[in-house]
Amino acid sequence: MRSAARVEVGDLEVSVAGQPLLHRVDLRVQPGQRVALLGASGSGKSLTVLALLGLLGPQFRVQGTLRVDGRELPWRQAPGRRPGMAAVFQDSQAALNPVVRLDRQLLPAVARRRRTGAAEAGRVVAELLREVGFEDPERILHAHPSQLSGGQRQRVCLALAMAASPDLLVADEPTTALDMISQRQVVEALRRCTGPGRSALLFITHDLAVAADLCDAVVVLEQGRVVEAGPMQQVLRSPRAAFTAALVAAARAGLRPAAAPQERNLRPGLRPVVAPQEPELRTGSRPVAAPLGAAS
Ligand SMILES: Nc1ncnc2c1ncn2[C@@H]1O[C@H](COP(=O)(O)OP(=O)(O)OP(=O)(O)O)[C@@H](O)[C@H]1O
Repeated sequence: MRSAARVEVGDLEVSVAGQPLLHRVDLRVQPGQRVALLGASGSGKSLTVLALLGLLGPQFRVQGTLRVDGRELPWRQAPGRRPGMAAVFQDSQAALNPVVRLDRQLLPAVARRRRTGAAEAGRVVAELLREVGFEDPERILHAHPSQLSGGQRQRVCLALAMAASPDLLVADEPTTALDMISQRQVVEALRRCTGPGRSALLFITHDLAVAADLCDAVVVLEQGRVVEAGPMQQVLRSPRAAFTAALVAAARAGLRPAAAPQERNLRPGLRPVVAPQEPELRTGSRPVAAPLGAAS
């Protein structure tokens, strides 16, 4: 597992047709660190991430520096993955072919990424699926993506992303479209896959409560500018930007009576997400009886 790269974005500026969209964005992710990139809709989170991943289209003008372990990388690169980085996005449906069984999608992809044969790829895929919370990987591998819930699909995408043993995993709003239970499962899977001694995480979200549950540092964007950056605890305690203060207040307002800060590492006053529980296996839009991950 590679886990030693420091990723630094300096003075990132992005514009399109002469219109500036990002203004001198600075971002640092240390090895094994989990950093939340937070901001309202349209604040520039996706543009930042796409620039980092080398995925911005030619219509965008990109300036600034990108360094991985002190080595400067170009903003644009030949098609393909940025070395040392992997990503999961909000739309897990688009990432997987809905009509092809998962084993036929995952095994070749993992064999390619690990440069290994079919038997070893099968072992690795099973291990990755367990790591993202599936107790019965075989059952998942024999399903089609359309039979899985959104949260399950997202965890499959995460397993695939982790097959490359990235230095940095970029997770662009992976929990946004999910219910609370699925959200919790994805967050737990991200927690298991990243952290000290493992891949670093850049977690893009507009949900401060989820970010606080998972990340130890935060960068807040507003209208294409970084308005706050620092350790999560410190920012929660004393936000400097009015926008961040409003986010903290909104997260605290979501507090439910049963909320208990002592539940794992939840920050004081921020709402917890509910206990994990496996959602059902679907056929088409109709749930079937046996939950995935249960013994078959
Ligand atoms: N191709 C484009 N042409 C012009 N403006 C764009 C383009 N893509 C993004 N923008 C603008 O850049 C700004 C930042 O967009 P971005 O998608 O990065 O925001 P975001 O924080 O990821 O929002 P969301 O949470 O809704 O995904 C927005 O004002 C958006 O309208």
